[in-house]
Amino acid sequence: MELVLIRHGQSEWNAKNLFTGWRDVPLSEQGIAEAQAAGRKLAEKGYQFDLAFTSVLTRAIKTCNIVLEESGQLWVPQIKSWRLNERHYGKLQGLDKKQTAEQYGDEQVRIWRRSYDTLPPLLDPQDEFSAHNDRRYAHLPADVVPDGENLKVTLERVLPFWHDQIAPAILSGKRVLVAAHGNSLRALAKHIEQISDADIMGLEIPTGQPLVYRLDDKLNAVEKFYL
Ligand SMILES: O=C(O)[C@@H](CO)OP(=O)(O)O
Repeated sequence: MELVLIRHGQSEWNAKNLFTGWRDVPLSEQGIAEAQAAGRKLAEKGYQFDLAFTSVLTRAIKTCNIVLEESGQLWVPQIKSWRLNERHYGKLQGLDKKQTAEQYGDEQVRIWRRSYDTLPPLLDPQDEFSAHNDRRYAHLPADVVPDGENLKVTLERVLPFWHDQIAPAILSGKRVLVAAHGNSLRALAKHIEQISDADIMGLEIPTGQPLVYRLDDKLNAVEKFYL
């Protein structure tokens, strides 16, 4: 069985080197081009999908739409879930990564960005950009809506979606595309590849490049490659 993951194309805040998290920012022109090229490449290689999953953030949804459109499959059903959102970066959201490193040190920023269980500074739930004040999460219990996440917490909210939605679709024979975010995909990769808490720190997922997993019947990765 195969599974195709793709991190959204470059966003405008990726281009400006800003922490993004749950802030809903658009794709940059480069990001749109990356998504278009990815869709064309998937079409050239004959990849067909029966179901697509994405987050509730514009950059991933647009990437999913563009990839499907460029491969002549915009009709494919899509399921959107907050559980595939990027890791919530708390108070760091909107801050310049370089300036943050100058203020707190490179090591602290490296830990905030890539450690498994260190939380970023938490966002005030009263903040205008808090997810508590965003209609798309209004259906969630207040204690489920994050004010900041690390990869461990991100994995804990991604995995139920994997077990309840994505894995059953794959096991039923559906060809699945997941268009999501750097850290929600790192969380999925950690699970699929059984990567250790220590080793996950070293995993990076580039924007806009289709990542293909060949899975065994237990949905463990037996092969992975970028198209
Ligand atoms: O800012 C973010 O939301 C993420 C992904 O763009 O950045 P990082 O790669 O530092 O986790």
